[in-house]
Amino acid sequence: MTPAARLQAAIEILDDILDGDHAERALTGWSRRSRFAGSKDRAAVRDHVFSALRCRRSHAALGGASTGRGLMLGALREADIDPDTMFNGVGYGPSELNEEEGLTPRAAATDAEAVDIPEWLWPQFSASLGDNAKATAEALRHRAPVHLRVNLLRSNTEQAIEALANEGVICQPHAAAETALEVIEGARRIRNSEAYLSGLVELQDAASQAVVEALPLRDGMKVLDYCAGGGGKSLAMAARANLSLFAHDAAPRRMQDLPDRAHRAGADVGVLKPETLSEFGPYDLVLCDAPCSGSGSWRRSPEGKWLLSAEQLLELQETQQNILNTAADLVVAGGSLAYVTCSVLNSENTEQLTGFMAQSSGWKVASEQSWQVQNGTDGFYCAVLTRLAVDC
Ligand SMILES: C[S@@+](CC[C@H](N)C(=O)[O-])C[C@H]1O[C@@H](n2cnc3c(N)ncnc32)[C@H](O)[C@@H]1O
Repeated sequence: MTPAARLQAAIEILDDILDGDHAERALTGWSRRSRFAGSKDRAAVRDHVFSALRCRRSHAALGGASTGRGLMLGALREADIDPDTMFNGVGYGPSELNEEEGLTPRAAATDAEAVDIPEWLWPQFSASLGDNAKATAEALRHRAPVHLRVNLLRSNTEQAIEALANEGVICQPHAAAETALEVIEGARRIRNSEAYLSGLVELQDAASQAVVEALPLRDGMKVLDYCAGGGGKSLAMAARANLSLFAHDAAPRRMQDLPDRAHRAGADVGVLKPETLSEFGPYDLVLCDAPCSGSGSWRRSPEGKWLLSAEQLLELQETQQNILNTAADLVVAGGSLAYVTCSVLNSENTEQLTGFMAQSSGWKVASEQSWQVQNGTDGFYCAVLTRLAVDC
């Protein structure tokens, strides 16, 4: 496919997404219909689509319309590429610009539009991040780096780097966590590499790994991953200490791949049904990696940025409070409760901690940390609370 034909494919896929289709489904649908497209074409089209979704507001302003054409036109203008070199109807590319599209683009009307944050969220976003608000929003406009976690049950950093390099995946250690690697070259080879398939490494953001390093894990502890999802943090915990480890999720289906992933990683994780939680408890540590806005990982899932509403954010906060209250009851006296989100918003982070501490007795804050997107990881928050041995 020519570069212009890839652009036209992205325009059509974006139009489907703007009409309500899910990004992955729209991309898969196009791939199925486009047998002529090679792997490089598919990767390039995917990059166009995800980049447009990350910069949806600012590119629509630059392109004069919130349509596939408008977004891709805005992308070219931001990259200082003359649109006529692509929008010329040659080689299955987009048709020529009409008169309106050819007009000088308008400047962003607000700060939020310029940095691609929904208008309703900007006051809260900027209050949460203070002087870092624009840098964070700007970082969220760009593609996320690819990070791997070295599985200490199977390997160490040096061995993993060497094994990956032998398969064309070039990595370097990432400062955020002892186990974290940043992929410099060959990211598309990871999933088929022997190093990945044999469990030497897992795909996991460096801050997600750093969160697990911040947990007070020791050999012999009984640990519950209360919001386990696909089990990324369960597996990272299993590699840090010899634990009696259990995973739970309100949507058990999300944990369906966990037994296979655990087997590949050489980890032992018991998957629990909600009704058996207290039967296996109390636990020395309960990790609540709570459902949240995902604002710290909008580089990876840019659709979430535009789908989130004020009402949904309030609902999420209520769920977070309920999770904290329920999970707290499962912690043994002297044990720990860890509250984690991949959000950068105070309403989901510090304010949840303050709210919990104000209405609960017998807890003390052992640590509170956050990781910032502009420092090269996803945005994460982690508070670890200790249950005092005697309520006071
Ligand atoms: C941020 S994701 C977890 C990601 C996972 N820990 C990982 O590292 O891959 C949050 C999870 O919380 C689950 N969840 C939502 N509401 C819940 C609740 N009330 N109790 C327990 N889990 C819940 C969701 O199904 C989702 O899988």
